[in-house]
Amino acid sequence: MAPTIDPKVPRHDLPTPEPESPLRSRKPYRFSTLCATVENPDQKDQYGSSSVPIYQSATFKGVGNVYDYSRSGNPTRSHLEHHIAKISSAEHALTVSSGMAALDVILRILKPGDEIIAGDDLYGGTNRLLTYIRSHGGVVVHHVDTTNPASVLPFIHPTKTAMILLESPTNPLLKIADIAAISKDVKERAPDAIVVVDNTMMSPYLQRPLEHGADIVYDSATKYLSGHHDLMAGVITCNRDDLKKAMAFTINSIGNALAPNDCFLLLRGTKTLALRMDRQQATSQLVATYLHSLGFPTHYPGLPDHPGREIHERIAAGNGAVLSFETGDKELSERVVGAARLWGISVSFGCVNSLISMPCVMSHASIDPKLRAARGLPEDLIRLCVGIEDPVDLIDDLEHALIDAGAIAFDAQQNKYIRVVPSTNDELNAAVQKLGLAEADQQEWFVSAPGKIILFGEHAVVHGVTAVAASVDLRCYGLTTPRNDGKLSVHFADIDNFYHEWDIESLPWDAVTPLAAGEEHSDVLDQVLIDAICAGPLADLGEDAKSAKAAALAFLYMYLMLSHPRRSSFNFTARATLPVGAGLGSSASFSTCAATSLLLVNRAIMLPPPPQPTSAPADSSAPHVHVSHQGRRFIPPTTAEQVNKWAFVAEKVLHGNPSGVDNSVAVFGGALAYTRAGFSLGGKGGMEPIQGFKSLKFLLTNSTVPRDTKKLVAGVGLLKTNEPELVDSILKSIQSISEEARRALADPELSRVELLAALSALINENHQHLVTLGVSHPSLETIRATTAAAPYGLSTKLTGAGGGGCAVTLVPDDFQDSALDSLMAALTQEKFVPYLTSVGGSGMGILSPYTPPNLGHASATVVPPDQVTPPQTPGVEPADEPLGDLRLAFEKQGGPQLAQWADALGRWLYV
Ligand SMILES: Nc1ncnc2c1ncn2[C@@H]1O[C@H](COP(=O)(O)OP(=O)(O)OP(=O)(O)O)[C@@H](O)[C@H]1O
Ligand SMILES: C[C@@](O)(CCO)CC(=O)[O-]
Repeated sequence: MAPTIDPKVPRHDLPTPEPESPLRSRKPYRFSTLCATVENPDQKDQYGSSSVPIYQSATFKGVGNVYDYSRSGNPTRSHLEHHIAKISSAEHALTVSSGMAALDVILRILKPGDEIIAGDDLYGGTNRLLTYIRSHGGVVVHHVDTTNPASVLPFIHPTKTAMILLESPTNPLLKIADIAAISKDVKERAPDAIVVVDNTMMSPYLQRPLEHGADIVYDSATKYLSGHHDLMAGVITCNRDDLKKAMAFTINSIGNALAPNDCFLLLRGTKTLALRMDRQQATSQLVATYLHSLGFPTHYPGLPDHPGREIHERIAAGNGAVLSFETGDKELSERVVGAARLWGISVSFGCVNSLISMPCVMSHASIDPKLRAARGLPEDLIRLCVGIEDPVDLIDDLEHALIDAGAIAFDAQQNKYIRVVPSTNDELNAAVQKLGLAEADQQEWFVSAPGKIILFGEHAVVHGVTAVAASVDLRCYGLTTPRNDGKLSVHFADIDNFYHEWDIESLPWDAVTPLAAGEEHSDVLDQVLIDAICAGPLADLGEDAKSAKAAALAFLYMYLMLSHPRRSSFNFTARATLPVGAGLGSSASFSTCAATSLLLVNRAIMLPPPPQPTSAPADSSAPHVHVSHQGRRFIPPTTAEQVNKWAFVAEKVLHGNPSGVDNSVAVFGGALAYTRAGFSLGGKGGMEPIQGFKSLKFLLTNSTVPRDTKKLVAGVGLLKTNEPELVDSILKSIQSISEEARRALADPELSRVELLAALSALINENHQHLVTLGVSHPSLETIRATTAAAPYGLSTKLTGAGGGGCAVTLVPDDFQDSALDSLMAALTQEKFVPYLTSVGGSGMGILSPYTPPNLGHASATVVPPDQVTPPQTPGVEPADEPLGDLRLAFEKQGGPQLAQWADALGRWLYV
């Protein structure tokens, strides 16, 4: 049964430009040479043009009567069709407007009552068209497992079977059909039946089914033949004149032939087919081997255990550049797809750029889910379509996506990344699944984020100036507790103990434009959604609840965007040790807590699993992740970035026009120089950590004068519009101040005394600029005067948005404790609230759902999933109320003890 044909050598007997030699006969050109040499000896160009001209003409004046109307024939298309026939070893080629148009033309050969036997793992579009002709054309369609030729036999009827439709390898499971064996079986049992092969996955370079008994072959030329995703086209090849005539008649009748411009582009694309394919499939082999070695079920004919590999090797000359793999969990796969950067999320394949997709959600979504399940198409399947990028970059990007999604994790013992299997009973993985995947909305998540001081650059940072900022030791905390009553509630303990709940179904879901997998929130807020929230769930909140309403709007906005379509039912409680609305970034720390909680509940982020403990606690050579698990920096930067993006979205809802500095500090912690992207003054946008800031001592004084950042920022914006020269010169000066401060902080030559003196001078200077911008307040000037007066002589500036709120005073190292006490007393006397703070601490934190590792006892690393939140709440009586223990205890906490209480709950994992 095995054909004697060598798949690597195309057979063709069409005229080709093979040079004649009187001295010795030449071998036929090989494939890539055929691709590159577009020449039809029967259709020589009158000027000898190197590239086939585009005959952009609908009509022809009948010269030679070859062409009259481009629907029926066009010289550019003739060149293309000759070329396609040549590289496909075919007598005839026809080109139409898409791959589906090609199938449509082929299916029109059928008559009502005819029967088709088709594969059961077909492209969704093929399936859709077959369903259509079944219901509208009276054609009977049998879907069978074509990977087993024997399963085709019972369906072959000597007269009724009119067509067999095969794909090999199939898309997306890469199943192999023995085209040669099935063609032979069909010809023996139903001689009139036509064997049709969709060859798109292979292209004529790797597989030429006409050589194996097929009657008609079609390709979506949108894929490999053109190679650049810049056109749609379909090609049909065959050897039989009668079939060609019938299909040419259809094309002429319905008018779906390929347009001249697209013919030109396709012709150009085919020249590099072999070159592209060689690179793409070499990289595919590397990617498939990488995934396979991690333990993911991977589908690629180049893998040693791929079913049907020998058949494929016999029929085809390569394995192509599409592969797929399973993670074991649909949401996990969605996160992998969403986390990829270089791999573009897109349907289709065959392009020079690499693509990633989930067939069940994208290309095969048109197949009924039950049918998908019946046909064994895993919902978690990820398809990779490999392009020509550098394989190292592609694998690196994929690895990052797998790590970010939690599909692989570093194993300290093996010193390598290993797959996290969501569905095994392994104790560790079961806990991870419970926490991060399966029931994330059924557990409590406790999170926190710090406030900040801006030492230099507030307001100016909105307009592109670099700000110097650091986290403070005051934080906002957020707790989600599951509800099972279809309701969503928020409790803002710091804002008049505000509590509100909504029926989830009553929320304005219709106004939500869901983000596609991996799509990021746009730079601008969705005003339709904001209006719908204000007119719906928040309509009954008046001006007196302005602050809570703003926070609820930010929360609901993210909930609706992130919970579509999960619609989890839970309560979110927020409370802070930070003064709300005092310029210390309370809104950003609230936004960060809300964003983190919502991402966790919606499984859009998950914690990496805890690594296996190494043998000794003092193992200084333990890798980073292991050390992280000992307490602190455990949350990967990519997860932090994701949180930061959503915290910025919430800040936009609360603020109008935030620069992003506050949420960046709330998420990343430490001290940093932050420049807003897309604005010019601070050079290119981004953030850089600043060393040396942490050692500084600051006094924060809350004027207790309420103010609204949104209004203050808008006020500066207005001033900039009205007095651009004044504001621009202030912005330039503040930029120099920030730069000077960074230089001073990084200068090893500068003595401590000199550094503090330099910073003090810059503080005064920056404050004066803020006065000119109109954002100071008499209370702030009083605080400045009090701290500057003898005997203190300290430098103070407003921090944050100003207009009241807080002032920050730099306290030199040698400043006497007694002087500090008396200064604080003096400020308190004036009804201000002074507070000594340390800066540069941790950013966003999540209370670890893992038990502290009992090193040396691997089995003790994971708590039973039902104990992931602390079993005992220090200092709080066990609750009788229906609220969870933790929520009750949290809501009872007040003021300064909150931080201590939260710390004592367990291990916090930080960015
Ligand atoms: N703990 C909290 N609970 C609920 N909402 C909060 C909380 N903290 C802040 N917010 C929201 O943020 C708003 C305060 O934001 P605003 O930007 O005016 O102050 P800030 O962030 O402290 O100041 P700055 O932006 O100058 O640092 C509040 O009105 C409320 O809507
Ligand atoms: C006033 C401002 O510069 C800081 C608020 O803390 C606003 C911002 O940067 O978003």
